[in-house]
Amino acid sequence: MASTAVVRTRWFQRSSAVGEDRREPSKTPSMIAIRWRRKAFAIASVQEGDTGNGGGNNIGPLELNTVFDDLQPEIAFKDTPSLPKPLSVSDVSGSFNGSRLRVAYQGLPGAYSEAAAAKAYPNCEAVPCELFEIAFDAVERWLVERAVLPIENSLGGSIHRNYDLLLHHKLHIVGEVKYAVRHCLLANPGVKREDLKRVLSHPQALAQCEHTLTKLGVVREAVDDTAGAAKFVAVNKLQDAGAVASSSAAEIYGLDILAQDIQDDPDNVTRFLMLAREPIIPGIDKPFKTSIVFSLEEGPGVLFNALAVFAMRDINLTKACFNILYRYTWYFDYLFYVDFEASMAAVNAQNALRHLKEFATFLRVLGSYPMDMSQA
Ligand SMILES: O=C(O)C(=O)C[C@]1(C(=O)O)C=C[C@@H](O)C=C1
Repeated sequence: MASTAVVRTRWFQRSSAVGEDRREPSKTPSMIAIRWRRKAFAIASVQEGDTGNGGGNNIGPLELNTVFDDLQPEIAFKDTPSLPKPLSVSDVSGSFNGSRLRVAYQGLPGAYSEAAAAKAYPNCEAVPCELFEIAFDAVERWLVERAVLPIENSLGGSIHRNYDLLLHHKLHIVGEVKYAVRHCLLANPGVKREDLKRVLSHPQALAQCEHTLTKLGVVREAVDDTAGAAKFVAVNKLQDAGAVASSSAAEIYGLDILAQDIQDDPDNVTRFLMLAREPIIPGIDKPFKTSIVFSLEEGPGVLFNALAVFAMRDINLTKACFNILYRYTWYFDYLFYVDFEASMAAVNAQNALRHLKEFATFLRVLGSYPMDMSQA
């Protein structure tokens, strides 16, 4: 019993540590800069008091505006006089009115992440962001209450880049939602399938439509999100290019739907995580899932031993994947991400983590949250 209490304390200690770090929106937010690194994936988190004035590494945010808005900003979209503009780093001084839950997502209106946010929080105000980093930052700065993050897809597998984001930020997973992703082939009115030489979309979406696109014989062009692809095709009135995106993106940007359900698998599902500043208090009244990340010493059987802490307590794993942490001399160090079917309020889960902690070189609980048992 004593050891159980220790683990429980650790779990809540971590929660309160985050609570202490809670930041009110900065009084001089326009002075704050985020150091973005395009290639290296390490995100330098904004430090208290970091004014970011003239830092040598400060290359500014990645701007989708340079791709989309600078080209032909004058186009008017059907029935959408005032689409929300994605948050950019310069928007951090803004605050939102109203009492609806504000949920940040990466992409433009019509992106699947927006639909996932609406499924998870039906009356929320979905806030588009240019980048995932901005969505995370918006939560950390109290501009929004939640962020949604696509984490895995039934066709494409784990979205490793987003696992890294979970590690580099202090947000907690507070829920999950499965969303059935049904892709459409979109083009400007009058453009036919045989006119298409290239198709733009998010890389995940392009990969999910591999067979259809191969049959079409088009060149694939990757952009940041599916709705952004649709907007780009519409804004530039492209006659030789289409987009893979949702039917709502077709509606918003005034494109025709040339084909529906073009994903390789009709049951194409993406799982999204809901993220918040504070963890939720884990319960045992309904099925919970817990997500953790850990690293291990080099050596034979270490991963076997790590997974055995769950097996010996009859705890089911729903997911296990790994990312490379960094290269150390001639071998790589790995971060293991595991989801297991138990709440952190359950004694067997606490014991399993206490056991894992005995030999893990690093262990963090990313969240303990209700499982999405619904049909996608
Ligand atoms: O581009 C979008 O519309 C997104 O919401 C992103 C995203 C992803 O990252 O996987 C979400 C769901 C689909 O799997 C395709 C793309």
